[in-house]
Amino acid sequence: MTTLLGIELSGRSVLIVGGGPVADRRARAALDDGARVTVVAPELDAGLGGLAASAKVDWRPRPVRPEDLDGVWLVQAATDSAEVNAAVADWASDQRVWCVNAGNVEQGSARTPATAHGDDLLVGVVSVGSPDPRRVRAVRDQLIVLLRSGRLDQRRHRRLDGRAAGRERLAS
Ligand SMILES: C[C@@]1(CC(=O)O)c2cc3[nH]c(cc4nc(cc5[nH]c(cc(n2)[C@H]1CCC(=O)O)[C@@](C)(CC(=O)O)[C@@H]5CCC(=O)O)C(CC(=O)O)=C4CCC(=O)O)c(CCC(=O)O)c3CC(=O)O
Ligand SMILES: NC(=O)C1=CN([C@@H]2O[C@H](COP(=O)(O)OP(=O)(O)OC[C@H]3O[C@@H](n4cnc5c(N)ncnc54)[C@H](O)[C@@H]3O)[C@@H](O)[C@H]2O)C=CC1
Repeated sequence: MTTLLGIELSGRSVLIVGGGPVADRRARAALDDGARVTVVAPELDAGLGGLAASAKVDWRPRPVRPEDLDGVWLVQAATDSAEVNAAVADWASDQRVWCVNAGNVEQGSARTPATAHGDDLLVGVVSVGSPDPRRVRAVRDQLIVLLRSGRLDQRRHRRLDGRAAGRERLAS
C-alpha cells in the first residue's frame, strides 16, 4: 500500500540513473530539495549536460553498477531500458534504498507525487495502486486553484519555530 511521507533530502545523496528528460526532471527536483545529486549514464541530453558542466551534479559517464547505490538514500531509475531499471530496483531493495522506477511503478518502492506549494505548505498527490500520472497532475492543478483562491483556512496553529503556542491563540 502506498503512503505519503515528507522526507528531508537536504544534504543527502540521490542517485539518478539515466540521462534523458525524465532523469533531468528528477535531478532538478532533487537539487531544488538540496540533495547531493549523482547522475550515472553513458550519455546526457543537453539539459543534464549543462548541470554536469556547471558541476551542479556529479556525472559518472558509464552504465550503472550496483556499487553506485552505496551511501545513497534515494535512487531514480530512469533509463530507457526496462531491464536496467528493474536491476536498479532489485539492487536498491537489497540495500534498503528507496527506489523510484520511472518506467514501472510495481518494481520500485516509491513513486513521485505531483506537487503544489501553497505558501509554506506542500501538497502532494499520488495514485494508490495503479499509476495514472495525468490524473494526479490534473488533481494537483485543481488543488493549486483552491490553495490560491483564499477559500482555505491556512492559519497557523503554532509559532513559526514549530513550537506549540500553548493556550495562546495565534490567529483569532
Ligand atoms: C508511477 C510513476 C513513477 C514515478 O514516480 O516515476 C510514473 C510512471 C509513469 N509515467 C509515465 C508517463 C508520464 N508521466 C508524466 C508526468 C508525471 N509523472 C509523474 C509521476 C509518476 N509517473 C509516478 C506516479 C504517478 C501516480 O501516482 O499515478 C509526475 C506526477 C511527477 C514527476 O514525474 O515529476 C509527473 C507530472 C508532474 C507535474 O506535472 O508536475 C507524463 C506527462 C508529461 O510528461 O507531460 C507522462 C506521459 C503521459 C502519460 O503516459 O500519461 C509512464 C509511461 C511511460 C512510457 O509510456 O514509457 C510511467 C510508467 C508507468 O506507467 O508505470
Ligand atoms: N515517470 C515519468 O514521469 C515518466 C517516465 N517515463 C519512463 O522514464 C524512462 C526514461 O524516459 P526518458 O528520459 O524519456 O528516456 P531517454 O530514452 O530519453 O533516456 C534514456 C537514458 O538512459 C540512459 N541509459 C541507458 N542505459 C543505461 C545504463 N545501463 N545505465 C545508465 N544509463 C543508461 C541513456 O544513456 C539515456 O540517457 C522510460 O522508462 C520511460 O518509460 C517516461 C515519461 C514520463
